[in-house]
Amino acid sequence: MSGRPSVVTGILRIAYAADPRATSAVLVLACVNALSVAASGLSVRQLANSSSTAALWLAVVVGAVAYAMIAAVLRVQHNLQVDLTERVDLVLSQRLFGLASRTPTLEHLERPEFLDRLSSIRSGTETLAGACWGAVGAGSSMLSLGLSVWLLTDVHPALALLVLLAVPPLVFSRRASRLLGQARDRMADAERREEHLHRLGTEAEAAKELRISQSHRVIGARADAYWESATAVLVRAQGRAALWQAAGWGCFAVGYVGALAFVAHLVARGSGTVGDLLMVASLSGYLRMQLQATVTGASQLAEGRHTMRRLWWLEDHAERQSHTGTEPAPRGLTRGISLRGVSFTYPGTDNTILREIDLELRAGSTVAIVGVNGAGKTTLVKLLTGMYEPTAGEIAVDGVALKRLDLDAWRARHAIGIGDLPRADDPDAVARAVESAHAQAVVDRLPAGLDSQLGRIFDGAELSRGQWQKVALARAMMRGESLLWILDEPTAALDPQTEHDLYERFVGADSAGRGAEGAITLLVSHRFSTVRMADHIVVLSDGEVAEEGTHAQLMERAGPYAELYGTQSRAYTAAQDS
Ligand SMILES: Nc1ncnc2c1ncn2[C@@H]1O[C@H](COP(=O)(O)OP(=O)(O)OP(=O)(O)O)[C@@H](O)[C@H]1O
Repeated sequence: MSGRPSVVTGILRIAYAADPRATSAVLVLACVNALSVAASGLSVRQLANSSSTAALWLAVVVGAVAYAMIAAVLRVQHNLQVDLTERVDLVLSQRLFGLASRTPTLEHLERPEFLDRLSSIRSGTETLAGACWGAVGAGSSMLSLGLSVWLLTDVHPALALLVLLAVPPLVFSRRASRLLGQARDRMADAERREEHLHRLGTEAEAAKELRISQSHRVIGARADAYWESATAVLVRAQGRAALWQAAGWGCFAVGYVGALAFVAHLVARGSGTVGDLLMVASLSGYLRMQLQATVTGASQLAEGRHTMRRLWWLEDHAERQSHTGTEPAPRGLTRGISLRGVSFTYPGTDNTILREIDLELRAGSTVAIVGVNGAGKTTLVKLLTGMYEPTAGEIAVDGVALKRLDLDAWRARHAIGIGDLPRADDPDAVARAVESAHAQAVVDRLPAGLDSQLGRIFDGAELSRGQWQKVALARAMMRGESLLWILDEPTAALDPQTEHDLYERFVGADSAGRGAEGAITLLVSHRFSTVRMADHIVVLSDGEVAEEGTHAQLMERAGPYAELYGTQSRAYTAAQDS
C-alpha cells in the first residue's frame, strides 16, 4: 500500500471527487462553526464583566450573532453532509463495481478472500461516506476545542488540563471502533453465505428445485444459522465497544465536575469573577459537545479507515492482477493457437487441474474437446480466453504469447457471451446474427420483436431454456470477424434441427461463414454425434491429453474416445429400439 495518502486525505479526496463545491462549503462551515463557539463563550464572560454600556451591547451583539451562526451553520452543514454522503456512497459503489468488473482476469471473483473484502466494503460504504464528515467534524471540533481551552487558560492556567479529558474518550472509542471493524471482517464470510442462500430461496429458478426436493426449510434454517452467527459476532462486539465507550466518558464526567468545582472555588476565594465562572460553565458545556463530536468523528474515521484500507487492498490486488500485454490481436490466423506445457492450478487451491498440455489448434480448423465431467475442458477455455493465466507453460496466438496481447483486443476477436456492443444498434448486423442462430422464430413470438424486454423479473417476456440459448448464440454471432469461436456446451437445450443447422455452420463442411481468415472453432461437448464432425478431437482425462486425432483415427485406436463413443451410441440405439 506504499504511495497511498493518509486515510483522511484519501477519504476527503473521494468526497471532493463526488462534489467539489459542497465539500469545500462543508470545510468552510466547519471552521465558521468552531470560531462561533469560541465567540459565544467570550461574549458570556463580557456580559458578566463589562463595565460600560457600549461593551455590554457589543457582548450582546457578538453573542447573538455567534449563537445564530452556530444554529444556522449546523443545519446547513448537516443538510449538505446528508446529500454528500449519498454521493460519496455512489462514487464508492461505482469504484467497487469497476474494481470487480474491469479486472481482466476472473481470478479475483472466484477467490473467497477477495469476495469477503468486497462484501465487507459494500456493507461499509456508508461508514466510509460518514467518515468524511467524521474527519471534518473532528477537525472543526479540535479547532474549537483549542480556542475554548485558550480562553479557559485565561481564567486559570490549570484549566488547560481540561484538554486531557479528551484523551480517555478518544482512545477508548478508537479501541471500540477497531473491535467493530474486526467483527465486520469476521462476519463477512457468514454474511456472504447467508446472502447466497437467501437468493436461492427468492430466485424462481432455484426455488423450483428447492420446492420439489423439499429442501427449502433446510436451506432457510441454514441461512438463519449463518445470519445468527454473523449477528452474534456483531452484537458481542457492539457490547464490548459500548463498555469501552462508557469507560471513556466516565473519565470525562469526573474531570468535568472537578473543573467546575475548581473554578467555583476560585470565585469563592476572590481570584475569579462570576463572568469567568459563567464562561467556564458555558464553554465546558460546549466542550462536552465538541468532545462528543470529536469522539464520534474519530470513531467514524477509525471505522472508515478500516474500510478505506480494505478498498486500497482491493485496488492493489486488482493492480497486481492487471494484464500488461499491449500487442494488438491479429486480424486473421495463419498458423493457429498453440499450447506448450500448459499447467494450471486455481489460485488458493492445491489441485493441478491441467497438466503439461501440448496442443496445436490449427488455423481454420474445428477442434472438439471431450472428456468426463471435471476433466478440465472449461478450465482450458478459461485459459484460452485469458480469464486466467497458466501457472506454467505458454499459450501463443500465431506465435505471439497470449500474455503479450492486449486482452481487450483479444477478447474482441473471439466470440463467447455478450456479442458486439458497438454494433448493438446496427439492425442489419443484428438481423444476420438472429438468422445465423436460428433465433428468428423466437424473436417473432415476442410482443415487441427485438425491442422486447426479456425476463419475468423485469416484467418482460420469459423464454424457455432453449430459447435463451438461441438468444445467447445470436449474441455470439454478432462477432462476425472472430478468430476463435468457443462453443462450450452450446446446444444442451436446443432442438435437434437447430443443433444440426448450427453445427453445419461451424463444424460441417460448409463452415465458410465463420468469420475472420483462419478462424478456429473450439467445441466443448458431450454429444459425440456432433463431436465426430470436428477436424480434430482432443480427449482430456484428469487434466491431461489422453489422446487426440480425427474421429476415424481415434476409433481405430480403440482407446478412451472409442469407449465413450461406443457407450453413447449403444445407449442411443437402445433408447430408439425401446
Ligand atoms: N473456480 C474454481 N476454483 C477451483 N477449482 C475449480 C474452479 N472451477 C473449476 N474447478 C475445478 O476444476 C476441475 C475441472 O473443472 P472444469 O469446469 O474445467 O471441468 P469440465 O471438464 O469443463 O467439466 P464439465 O464437463 O462438468 O463441464 C473440477 O475438478 C473443478 O472442481
